[in-house]
Amino acid sequence: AVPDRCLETVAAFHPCVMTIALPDDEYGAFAVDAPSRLSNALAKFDAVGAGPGMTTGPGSVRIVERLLALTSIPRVLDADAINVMAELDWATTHPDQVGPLVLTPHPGELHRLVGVAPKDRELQIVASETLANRTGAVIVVKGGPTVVVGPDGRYTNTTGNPGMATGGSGDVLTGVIASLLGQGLSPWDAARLGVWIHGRAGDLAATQYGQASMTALEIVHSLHRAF
Ligand SMILES: NC(=O)C1=CN([C@@H]2O[C@H](COP(=O)(O)OP(=O)(O)OC[C@H]3O[C@@H](n4cnc5c(N)ncnc54)[C@H](OP(=O)(O)O)[C@@H]3O)[C@@H](O)[C@H]2O)[C@@H](O)CC1
Ligand SMILES: Nc1ncnc2c1ncn2[C@@H]1O[C@H](COP(=O)(O)OP(=O)(O)O)[C@@H](O)[C@H]1O
Ligand SMILES: [Mg+2]
Repeated sequence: AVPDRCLETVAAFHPCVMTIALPDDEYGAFAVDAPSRLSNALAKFDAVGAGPGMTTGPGSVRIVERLLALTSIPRVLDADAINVMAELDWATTHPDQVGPLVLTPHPGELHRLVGVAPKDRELQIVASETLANRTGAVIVVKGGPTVVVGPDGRYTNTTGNPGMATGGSGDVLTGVIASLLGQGLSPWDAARLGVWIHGRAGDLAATQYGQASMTALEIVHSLHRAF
């Protein structure tokens, strides 16, 4: 589901991608009436992933509010969806029941969400654990290594490499976790398996292309071997 004027670009990316055009604003971002058009479609999905590249404009704020209220559907929220949550002060204003929810912040986004700077990684992880315990959400604390925290504990991932520090690598993870949620895995299982598979695909891409030369697309193209 993309702003109308992005539709042809996204649809042309791969012939198997199915698209939904939502109203856009004068900047080409989601318009404020975008979520009302999304509502009918949302009811039939098994899982939702959102955030990368969506901007934090007024239409995105409305969409994120809608997705946060959609507590019956498993969701993975990343990038600008997390930036919007930070603007909404979600970490202190969240409702009692947030439903099945995975958050995948990088250290900068986590800073905005919980107010702890990236220079103290352990403090960022502890703040994420506190938020996870309070809300029931699973939080993927990205890095080398990535740590997944949730009400069921803390998991430290064993795959991945610095060649993955390139634009779009995290977006790939959002897609992998969304797919696993859609296949019926719990947020805790989808997040842990997702970061492992994603890192393994990154390691396979590095073997083939080298850490300096690999891009996020090579991670995508290595996923089948990782699975
Ligand atoms: N293909 C596309 O179109 C893509 C589009 N995307 C979209 O691009 C937009 C910008 O997103 P972004 O992540 O580039 O910038 P942003 O959120 O301002 O973060 C920078 C801040 O975070 C920090 N920081 C980050 N990593 C860190 C680390 N490991 N360790 C420590 N600090 C770290 C960093 O700190 P600094 O390095 O400056 O010290 C800085 O403060 C956004 O709209 C997104 O949706 C993306 O999803 C990518 C693919
Ligand atoms: N040194 C590293 N070791 C392991 N994984 C890394 C390393 N650097 C980056 N990554 C992984 O790459 C991904 C980067 O995600 P993110 O910062 O959201 O990128 P983007 O928003 O550009 O897609 C994360 O999954 C992170 O764990
Ligand atoms: Mg990201």
